[in-house]
Amino acid sequence: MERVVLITGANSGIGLALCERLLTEDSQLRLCLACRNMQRAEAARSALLTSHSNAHVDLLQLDVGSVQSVLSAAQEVKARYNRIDFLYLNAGIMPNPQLDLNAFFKGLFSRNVVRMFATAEGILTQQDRLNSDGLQEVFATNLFGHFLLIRELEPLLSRLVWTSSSNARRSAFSMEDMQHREGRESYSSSKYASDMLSLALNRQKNSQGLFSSVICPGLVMTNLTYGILPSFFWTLIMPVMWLIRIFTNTFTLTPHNGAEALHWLFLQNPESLDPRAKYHSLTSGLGTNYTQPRQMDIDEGASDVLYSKLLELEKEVRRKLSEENADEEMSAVKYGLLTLQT
Ligand SMILES: NC(=O)C1=CN([C@@H]2O[C@H](COP(=O)(O)OP(=O)(O)OC[C@H]3O[C@@H](n4cnc5c(N)ncnc54)[C@H](OP(=O)(O)O)[C@@H]3O)[C@@H](O)[C@H]2O)C=CC1
Ligand SMILES: CC(C)=CCC[C@@H](C)[C@H]1CC[C@H]2C3=C(CC[C@]12C)[C@@]1(C)CCC(=O)[C@@H](C)[C@@H]1CC3
Repeated sequence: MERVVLITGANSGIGLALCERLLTEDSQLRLCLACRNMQRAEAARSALLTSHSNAHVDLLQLDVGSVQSVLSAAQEVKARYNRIDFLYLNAGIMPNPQLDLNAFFKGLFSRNVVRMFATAEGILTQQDRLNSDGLQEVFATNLFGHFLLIRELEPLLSRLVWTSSSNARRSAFSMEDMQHREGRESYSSSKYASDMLSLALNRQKNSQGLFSSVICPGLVMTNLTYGILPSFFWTLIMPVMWLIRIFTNTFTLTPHNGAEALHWLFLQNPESLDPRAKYHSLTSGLGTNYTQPRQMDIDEGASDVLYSKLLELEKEVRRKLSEENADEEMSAVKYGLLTLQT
């Protein structure tokens, strides 16, 4: 039977590389590229069809950062497919990243230098903002939109794979401020939250046949990293990065390498996976790719609390949306009556 794989943020970087790799693995797959920008989605589809001319590649308009868009896209998915074999929750943003050069140079000469290059701990901050749903943009995009999508599609789903990050850090996340309104590490917080949510989903849903995993692609040259430093600078320091790769295998560097763990998980039996592990894409100094599980720093109790808080927020968001829709209908009726009278 034809398998259906839906990938969010599939038009560039790691998501697009994953599409290439999956089509090479199984040319009979039906891929659904869920993207916010249909022009970019079309371009990605054309690129995939150039290398895999008989591939089945569908497009779906989805802005994971918008509640309305997620709900409409979910309706469309339910109308199109009976089931989704794999849902890759890959779309992600890191807006206005700022590199603390002082901390970076200090880190270079500290015992933590390898850790700094692998996780960017202590050297990277972001500036977040509210979106039109009144949610913090990074939380809404990297976590909540995906949560809502899962909730909508649950009966169709069996495997979930989150593109998380080794930048996810417990100390960046606060249960009292899960959207990270206060701090300047919204990316780290949202990725830690996705690790927790994955564990919670496994705890709640494994018995119903739904399995969730998280991966870290390593440091990869994509639009996301070009937002931190310009692409010409990365190209300039590429030899240094190959050198660093000898000491930290987390410098996977290309989207193809970064997609290693995403591809590897596609080939695994879900029962054999560890729900507390993050699966890392790694590349050795000689350029060999492999996947390695590493234990996550997560409490089961806390992950359940996050799950309940997300359910509460979902209720609130849905209520707000239906009130807005009712208001709009009411003004449409009033406007209709007025135009009838005049
Ligand atoms: N690059 C790296 O070093 C690392 C990346 N990651 C994670 O990998 C994932 C993929 O990022 P990467 O490939 O690097 O970067 P890219 O910027 O190339 O890819 C991100 C993708 O997400 C899409 N996207 C962003 N916001 C939305 C939205 N609101 N709705 C729908 N799609 C959206 C982008 O679409 P558009 O083109 O329209 O912007 C794009 O297709 C992210 O989750 C990122 O956090 C994790 C660790 C390291
Ligand atoms: C390589 C040299 C000489 C300089 C680059 C310094 C930093 C820009 C770089 C070091 C560690 C990197 C890193 C990320 C971004 C760029 C760095 C801070 C990430 C935060 C990118 C997104 C992720 O999700 C993480 C896994 C990356 C961790 C390492």
